[in-house]
Amino acid sequence: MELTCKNLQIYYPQSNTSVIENLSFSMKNPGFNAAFGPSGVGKTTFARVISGLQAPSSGEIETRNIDRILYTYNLERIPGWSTIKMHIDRVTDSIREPLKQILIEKFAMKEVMHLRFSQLSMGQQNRINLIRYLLQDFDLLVMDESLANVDEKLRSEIILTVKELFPDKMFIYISHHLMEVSRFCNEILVFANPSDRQRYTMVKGLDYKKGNINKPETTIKQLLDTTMLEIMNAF
Ligand SMILES: Nc1ncnc2c1ncn2[C@@H]1O[C@H](COP(=O)(O)OP(=O)(O)OP(=O)(O)O)[C@@H](O)[C@H]1O
Repeated sequence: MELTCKNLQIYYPQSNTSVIENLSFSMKNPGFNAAFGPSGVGKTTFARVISGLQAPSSGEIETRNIDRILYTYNLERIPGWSTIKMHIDRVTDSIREPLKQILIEKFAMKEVMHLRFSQLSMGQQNRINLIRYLLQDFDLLVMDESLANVDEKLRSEIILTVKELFPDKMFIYISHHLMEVSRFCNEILVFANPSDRQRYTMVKGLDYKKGNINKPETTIKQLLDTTMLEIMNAF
């Protein structure tokens, strides 16, 4: 499984500057990867382009063993004329029923499934929206701030659960949480600030998974500090 971008350039017709310039990188293998960088640098634009929702101005995007790419973002809304349980039941293939139950449980949504979307908190809305996508067919899921408004403890639990349940899928996680991205992601594409557009750096994260956190706490802290510093220096 591989996603490769070669000399990607993206600009909006209304603007006279590029949002993305000469971006080349490759992400290999299934797992949790990330796109990280300052606000307004172009992460959403990049995510929409690799998901096929927007065409690049130039450059190439190549995939190997990735046929279906889905993009989900935190402000997405789902229809409000039925309860979220009815909606999720309706869009879920019966073969994924056990997965659905696990996701509802692990995402702490069990108690609110009888409510309508508009009656949920923002964090609950984001969680049910993510569940909806995880129940679809995909090889690569781009999660654009999908866990915004969810507390840190539950976010960690959700990320570890997704990594455990979908070991063969690739994820690109967009988040502003430096420690979270450093701790849980493998390949981290760091965008420098908007005034330095041609600078993109790939940083290796700790890639925590359930059951493989067996290093002493002091070593983990040192590794995490090093990764976070590397990302900050790449800004
Ligand atoms: N439809 C559009 N038309 C013109 N310019 C746009 C459009 N969408 C985004 N931009 C511009 O592209 C730049 C990058 O925006 P983008 O949303 O990709 O950044 P981002 O890194 O995802 O930001 P954030 O972290 O704040 O969500 C911004 O300067 C923004 O104003």
